[in-house]
Amino acid sequence: MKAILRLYESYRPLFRLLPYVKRHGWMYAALFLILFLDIGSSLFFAWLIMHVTDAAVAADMGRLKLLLAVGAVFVAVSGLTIFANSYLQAMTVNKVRKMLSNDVYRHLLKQPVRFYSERHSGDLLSRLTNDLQAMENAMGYSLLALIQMPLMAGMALVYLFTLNWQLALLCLLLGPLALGAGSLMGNWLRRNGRTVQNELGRLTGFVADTIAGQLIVRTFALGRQFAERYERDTERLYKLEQKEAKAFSFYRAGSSSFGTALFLFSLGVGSIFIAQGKLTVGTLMGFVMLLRQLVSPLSGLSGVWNAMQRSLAASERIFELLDAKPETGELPQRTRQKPLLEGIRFERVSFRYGESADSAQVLDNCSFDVPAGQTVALVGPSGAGKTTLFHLLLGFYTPESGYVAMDGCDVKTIGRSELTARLGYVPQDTYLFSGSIRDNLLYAKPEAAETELIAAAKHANAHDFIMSLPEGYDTEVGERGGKLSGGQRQRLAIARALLWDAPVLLLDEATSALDGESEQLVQEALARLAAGRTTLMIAHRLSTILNADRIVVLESGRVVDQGRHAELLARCPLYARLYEHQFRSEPLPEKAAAAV
Ligand SMILES: Nc1ncnc2c1ncn2[C@@H]1O[C@H](COP(=O)(O)OP(=O)(O)OP(=O)(O)O)[C@@H](O)[C@H]1O
Repeated sequence: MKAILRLYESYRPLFRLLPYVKRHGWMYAALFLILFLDIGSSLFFAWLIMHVTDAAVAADMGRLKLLLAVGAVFVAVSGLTIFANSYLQAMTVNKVRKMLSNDVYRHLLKQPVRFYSERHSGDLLSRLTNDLQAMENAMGYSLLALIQMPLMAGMALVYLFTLNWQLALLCLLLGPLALGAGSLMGNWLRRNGRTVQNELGRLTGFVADTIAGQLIVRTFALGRQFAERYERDTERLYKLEQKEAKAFSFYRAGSSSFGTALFLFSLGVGSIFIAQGKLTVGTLMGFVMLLRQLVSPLSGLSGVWNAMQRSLAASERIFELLDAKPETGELPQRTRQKPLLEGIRFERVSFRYGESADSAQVLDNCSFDVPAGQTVALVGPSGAGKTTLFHLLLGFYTPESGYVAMDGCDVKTIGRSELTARLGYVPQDTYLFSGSIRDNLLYAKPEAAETELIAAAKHANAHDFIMSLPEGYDTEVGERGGKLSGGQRQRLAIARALLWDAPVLLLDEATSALDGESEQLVQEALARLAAGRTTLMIAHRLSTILNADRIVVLESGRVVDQGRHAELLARCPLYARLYEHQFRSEPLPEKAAAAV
């Protein structure tokens, strides 16, 4: 029973492919038909050889001519079958792979933020590329061959029995030996295949890290160290592949020798039968031909087996992704914005990132309001939990206890599309997608007219720098916006948020110092963006906290105090300390200075 369960577990990925096979039912049906044609033609060929030989031995020229003419037709039909088989197989595999790849990609987009923070992007990438490619055999050639070969062997065996049962029985006794060795080999190959695919995933992750962190690799002179690590990893991969090649070569040599021995054995015994007058020369020829059809599937099975085990290992990794529980059923899409009427409430919110009870408590019983139309600034030492509060409001994570509400409605119960429609988020580090400036702006509002795009860019103080670039709005920003300066990227992010036009703005002020002029342009743009919206911001500038309607002071995940600047300065020692160290040194615009 255990063995059956284990066998089922090993081939589970294959069963999981069934829905995809079903969706291309007619193609697989056609392939099955061709498969039977192929088996039929192999048997027919043995029959033909048998009769041609007997006709030749009997010097029956009339019969010989007829049989050779039939043979010529057979060659043409078999050529056509091979073409149809190969073309249809490639088409089916490509279609199934395309469908599976679309499903995996969509599934990735539905995953919660936690899914991404727990996995390496390189490994995910490797699954979508290497593993999907390696799955090919499980969808096409090996899958069909694994059905065809035993069928072929079975039919050949039946035919062999009709030709000469004594000889067939002798050959059959040796068959189970080949199958037993094959099954042992298969298990080993699959385990090794899984390790190879995992190693490939790790290697892709390392390469992705090297490329993304190229500047750090250079500044810390990590070149040699990284090259050595890469070589160690590829060496490990090479050894695994060599191990597989060695085992496979042994198996191949064994099965091939077994086939030849069986061939010689039947030829020897058959010759004795001919001498005894129990067999014609033609029948022995036909027998030996058929024996090839019996043995070659058995020995060929090893190659197919090998490819199939690699494929199954890759399939396991793909289905592992598809098994990850999605956050939403449907992919979120842009919906109509709804205004914020009352405001946002954080009510006794506690949270930890890890799911176990011993992971660090990041937020502890936090309560505060962000009334509609007001600006609330979050201040606190590094690691106090400011960004985490954003993550909870954005619905990236759910509080362990307490809730975050928008107009009295728990954000947990608001659909993803509606929630994101009401929130505009400008993070510290702006992420720009590869493509032009225009493409990046249009992500926020695909239907925006050119005039609207320009107006948003002007409001964000970005239009002038965009126009000074050689290709204006069509300038490529490079990977992650690498061809633009920090201030330019920030202003594009602000233009994007202006186009998104959500009633609530989440703003994580950049800590990185920009030069005076750039800083002023960004600040002006931010002020325009915040005007008329409810704003929750992580503040790093004195001018920001002075302009806020309320300041919430956080320390180690707790709300220590909240109020306006002057009140807090008078009664909250932590705030006074933060003011002293973080904000005070900053030069103030004249208007704000007067308010201190
Ligand atoms: N994805 C994560 N998984 C596990 N722990 C995390 C994760 N993100 C943040 N943390 C931890 O949560 C705590 C609060 O982090 P958070 O980013 O909210 O602080 P912050 O106040 O925004 O800090 P900073 O001002 O430095 O950005 C930190 O101790 C941090 O290590």
